[in-house]
Amino acid sequence: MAAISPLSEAERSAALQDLPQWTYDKDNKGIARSFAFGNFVEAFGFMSSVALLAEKADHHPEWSNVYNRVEILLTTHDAGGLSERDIALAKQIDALI
Ligand SMILES: C[C@H](O)[C@H](O)[C@H]1CNC2=NC(N)=NC(=O)C2=N1
Repeated sequence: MAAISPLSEAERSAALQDLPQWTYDKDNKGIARSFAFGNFVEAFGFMSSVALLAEKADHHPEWSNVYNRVEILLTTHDAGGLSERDIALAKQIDALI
């Protein structure tokens, strides 16, 4: 996919207004959110849904799973930081919950 510019600080603040559960991770230049489910099967089902969204968007999360918890970090390597693609995927992920 073609290169894309990272969001400015002002654009980031504006975008995060719509994503109150996500926090900007300065070190990783991305946005992060933790999810907790009732058990592993629910967590993994959620991850499967996210994986389908990610593949469709050709935009993939950095994530980890421990039993019922899923940690997601969204950043755009092609932009060297946070981009509109991360914001769009975060909104799609939130819509699953
Ligand atoms: C070649 C391929 O389209 C790119 O590597 C895509 C794939 N998935 C991606 N995912 C994320 N999170 N950031 C990217 O820059 C990115 N780039």
